[in-house]
Amino acid sequence: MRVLITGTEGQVDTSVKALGEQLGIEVIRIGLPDIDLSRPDSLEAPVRAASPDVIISSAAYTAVDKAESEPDLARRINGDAPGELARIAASLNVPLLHLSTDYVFPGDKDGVYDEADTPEPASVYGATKLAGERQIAANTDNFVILRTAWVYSPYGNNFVKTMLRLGKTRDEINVVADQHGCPTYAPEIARALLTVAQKIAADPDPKLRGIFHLTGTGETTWADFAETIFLESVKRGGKAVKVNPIATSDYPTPAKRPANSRLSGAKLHSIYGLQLDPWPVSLSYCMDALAAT
Ligand SMILES: NC(=O)C1=CN([C@@H]2O[C@H](COP(=O)(O)OP(=O)(O)OC[C@H]3O[C@@H](n4cnc5c(N)ncnc54)[C@H](OP(=O)(O)O)[C@@H]3O)[C@@H](O)[C@H]2O)C=CC1
Ligand SMILES: Cc1cn([C@H]2C[C@H](O)[C@@H](COP(=O)(O)OP(=O)(O)O[C@H]3O[C@@H](C)C(=O)[C@@H](O)[C@H]3O)O2)c(=O)[nH]c1=O
Ligand SMILES: [Mg+2]
Repeated sequence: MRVLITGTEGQVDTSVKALGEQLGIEVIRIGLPDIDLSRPDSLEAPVRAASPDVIISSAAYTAVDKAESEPDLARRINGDAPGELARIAASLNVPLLHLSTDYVFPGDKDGVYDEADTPEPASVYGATKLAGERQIAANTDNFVILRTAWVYSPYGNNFVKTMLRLGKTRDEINVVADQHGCPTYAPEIARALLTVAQKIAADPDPKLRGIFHLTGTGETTWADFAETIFLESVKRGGKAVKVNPIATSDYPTPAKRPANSRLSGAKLHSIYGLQLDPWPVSLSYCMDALAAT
């Protein structure tokens, strides 16, 4: 199986490439300058040239706050480009796997969000990612959208690396304690993506297609996540840093984040038998990998 994935230095594309090497699956990454998602017409020729069996749409405009002041650019990258990839996938008769986000939800639900809940994004980033989901569904039936959340890894930029970087120069960090969600380890997303890719490349069953939620197991808050990061860091010889829990209102940002973005993984578990590790277990793997670098 030959897998084409968009993005070359991002968290998920790097993880998929690494896992493909372990499993003997050919993974081709394409990104800037060969393709530019802000110019969706740049996609068709390189994608066709790669002749993939499956296309994974991972690259995105992920700067949540900056998106508030660049809505048109974010919409081209997160909305139009996935739609164009879906059109190309349909014309090649191959499945499209795409990553979306917990930020499509408003965050005011009491319980965990499942796939039947109505998205209503509170941010430009969330709205443009929802536009991507809709453009995909309009252009092909042969798709799987995995909505994930709070992605971290040894690669790229993420909350774990930000905390460890800030901790080098500070003894205390204020972190919001009233946003609830679940961290997801990019190498585990890669495993889920390649499992799903192998199944849908071989099986036309419509039940395998559509939208699924995929996050680490369990739930936490950003403050509790940060505290656990520093506890794990201390175990590996890192510096102790105190995390002060604060309210979102005391940490103003351009983009509004959901107070509750917990996603239920029950559908993916029942249809694909996939379930990710409890988030503290995955975090310890990431901390091991970071300590080894
Ligand atoms: N990070 C998170 O917490 C979450 C992410 N997701 C979704 O998961 C997917 C993967 O996320 P993640 O791996 O963290 O993303 P990253 O931000 O780590 O990587 C994004 C990738 O997209 C590329 N990219 C950005 N703009 C363009 C462009 N105009 N043309 C071509 N490539 C471009 C970047 O390239 P370059 O570095 O050169 O700019 C980078 O390789 C995304 O679709 C995201 O929306 C969902 C939930 C949570
Ligand atoms: C750096 C920092 C952040 N925070 C808060 C801000 C925010 O509410 C929360 C997390 O910060 P981040 O900047 O990592 O959050 P953010 O970039 O919004 O993370 C999101 O990225 C996109 C791509 C997604 O799809 C989401 O699932 C989610 O992972 O922590 C603090 O309270 N203190 C701090 O020192
Ligand atoms: Mg961010």
